[in-house]
Amino acid sequence: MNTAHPTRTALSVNLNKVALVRNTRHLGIPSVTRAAILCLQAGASGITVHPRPDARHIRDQDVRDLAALLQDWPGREFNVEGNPFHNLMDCVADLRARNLPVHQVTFVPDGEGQFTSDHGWSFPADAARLGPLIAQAHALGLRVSLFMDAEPSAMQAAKDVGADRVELYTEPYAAAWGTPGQGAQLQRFAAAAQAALAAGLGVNAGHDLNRDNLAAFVQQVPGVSEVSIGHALIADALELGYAATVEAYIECLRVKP
Ligand SMILES: CC(=O)[C@@H](O)[C@H](O)COP(=O)(O)O
Ligand SMILES: NCC(=O)COP(=O)(O)O
Repeated sequence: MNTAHPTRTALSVNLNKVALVRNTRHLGIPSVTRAAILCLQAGASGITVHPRPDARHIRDQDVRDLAALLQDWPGREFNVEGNPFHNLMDCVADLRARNLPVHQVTFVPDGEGQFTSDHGWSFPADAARLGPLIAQAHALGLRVSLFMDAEPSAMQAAKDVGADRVELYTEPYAAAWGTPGQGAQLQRFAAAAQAALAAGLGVNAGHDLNRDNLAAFVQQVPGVSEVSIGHALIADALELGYAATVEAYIECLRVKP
């Protein structure tokens, strides 16, 4: 692995799409835990999953298996995403009851059966109902990140409701990458990240990040602690293999002088 320049942003590999392929047969391949091991061996900082209520990809047993696996990888993080009003809280409470590790929950306001995540929480509308669930996650010892649109004015409200971090929903940036609108999107995300940092929040980012758009994002958006990347990374891994793919994404995250 190239260690010439450090990374300031952790890479968490989202394994949803490995499970999606696995679930089309009853053979257990491709293996989600094997994918996790190969990504962690290649230097990934953590693993992300988003067990949806319809179990189309990640299932509860995958979450338990991955948590058990991460016990053998100290310093690597397990991030579980989902809607806390659906299945997420029972899922992570079950892990903690089994004394299995989970480091971060990312609350995402998806509907049941939603095609993919496409928006963040709304403030003040969601504040009152989120507060008790954030407190519940904290009582389980979990860091709480809220999936948010890149709206600077919403960041203080996310802090006020008790969040530790926000995950900026990056699809609008990814859609604008390589178009005349790219610069404006980067400015918008940089402003949102600055507002989050000023409010005392950590900043994560994710959705449709890829090997083309990732480097510019982390170079121009300040203070990004973690990116979670799944769809494009797993697509790349089909061509390059997990190890070369993870190393390529880490290269995008390296701090260039
Ligand atoms: C929250 C987010 O942007 C992604 O994690 C999303 O969860 C991906 O989910 P799918 O893999 O089901 O599209
Ligand atoms: N939180 C975003 C994530 O985990 C992966 O999103 P994507 O790369 O699959 O779009």
